[in-house]
Amino acid sequence: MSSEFANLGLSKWLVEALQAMKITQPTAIQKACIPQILQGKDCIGGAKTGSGKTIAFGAPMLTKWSEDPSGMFGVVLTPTRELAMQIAEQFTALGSSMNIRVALVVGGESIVDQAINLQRKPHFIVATPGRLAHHIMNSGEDTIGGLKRAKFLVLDEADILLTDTFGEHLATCISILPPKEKRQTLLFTATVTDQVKTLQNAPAVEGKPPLFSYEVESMDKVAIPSTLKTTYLLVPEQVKEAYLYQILTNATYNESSAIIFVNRTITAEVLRRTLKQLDVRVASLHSQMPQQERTNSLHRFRANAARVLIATDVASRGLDIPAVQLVINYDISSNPDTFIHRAGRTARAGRSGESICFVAPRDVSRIQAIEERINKKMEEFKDVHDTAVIRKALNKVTVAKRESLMSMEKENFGERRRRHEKKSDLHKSYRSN
Ligand SMILES: Nc1ncnc2c1ncn2[C@@H]1O[C@H](COP(=O)(O)OP(=O)(O)OP(=O)(O)O)[C@@H](O)[C@H]1O
Repeated sequence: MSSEFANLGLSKWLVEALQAMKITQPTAIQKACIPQILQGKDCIGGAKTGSGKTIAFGAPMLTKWSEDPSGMFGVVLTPTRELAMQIAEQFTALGSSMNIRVALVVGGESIVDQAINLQRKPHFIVATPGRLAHHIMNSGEDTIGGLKRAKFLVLDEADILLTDTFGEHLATCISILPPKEKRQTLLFTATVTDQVKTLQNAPAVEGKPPLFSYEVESMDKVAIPSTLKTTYLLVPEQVKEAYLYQILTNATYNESSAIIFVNRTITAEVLRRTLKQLDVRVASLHSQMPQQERTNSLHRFRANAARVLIATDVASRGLDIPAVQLVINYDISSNPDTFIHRAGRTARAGRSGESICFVAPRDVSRIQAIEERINKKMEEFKDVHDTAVIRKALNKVTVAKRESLMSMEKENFGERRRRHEKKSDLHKSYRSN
């Protein structure tokens, strides 16, 4: 077979499955990592958002699994439920001709159903650490025994999984797996941190090939895709909603599929309701929504039934929705790496995309930190109307926002929020997995 993927050592059935998905030319990270993982090496893979990291770790694992497709083979851990669902779907689609069994183990879904699925001896488990740890702590050998024979552990979005937020649960998950000498460990992320690199310094294991570490560095050392346009817009705090509405409905963007990132669930809820009142087809995704609503929202957005998704950082990592053309950082995160992941929801797999940062006076230092991190200056966003148009938008938006706040008050949203408010939204959203 002359396919480039076959030349990297992937099985014929998998090359065909990739071909059916129009994936024929390996990306740089795939070219680099697939042969090394097939050789039995642990691997750290760093490459920009949307550059095909999932296949870089998934394809060699599936190839090795298909040589003896019986029993538990690999565990993939990810920080968010929706990303776990996406990866489980990808594995299921790629392995369908081989009757692959993939168990999805995430928070917010039925523990009993998951236990039943685990008892059916899946070949792969795709999980968020909190829920997998729960099963490990509370289930018997028939449910979790297979994990002791896993040949692979993948930490997708490894940098965030290696933070304290996940520490305890991650340790529980790893404790049941074979020791690192007897399994392959694969760490992938768009933002390789020092914590991720510590694996490189681990002492070599006798009889095991040395770890392979690969970071795709482009010529210009810019940490975001070259097809991503990054701009900022100075916006006074009190009129952010009006600017958002104006941009989403102006001639350039009124048909664009957009994700709006905010730092807090309350902001997500206010914006969703306000934009809905203003007839924007909008959905939201944050940690205080029941899982069924989270899943439905994402389905609506993927299917373009909603054109705009208002999200907290539960949506900043890994989600692959090719149609997204615009990402707006309505709030700026204090961590510059978060910008890289948020903006990376657009401009994926060589497509073009745009990111706009709303900058209130207090955000200026955060923008400077982002520019330093991505090694690129942002341009000022120009496509915004004059004061008269904004003032007109402001009137409409103020009325819609007032009604939204009133309905939230009636539904007691504030009370529910206060109960959760002790931790930051990012922390909460991940921990709730
Ligand atoms: N070799 C390829 N050729 C064409 N498309 C590809 C190839 N490899 C992957 N893709 C597609 O590119 C998109 C992005 O891939 P993927 O989600 O794995 O990115 P990623 O690097 O994990 O991004 P992130 O850092 O945001 O998680 C997916 O839609 C995937 O199907």
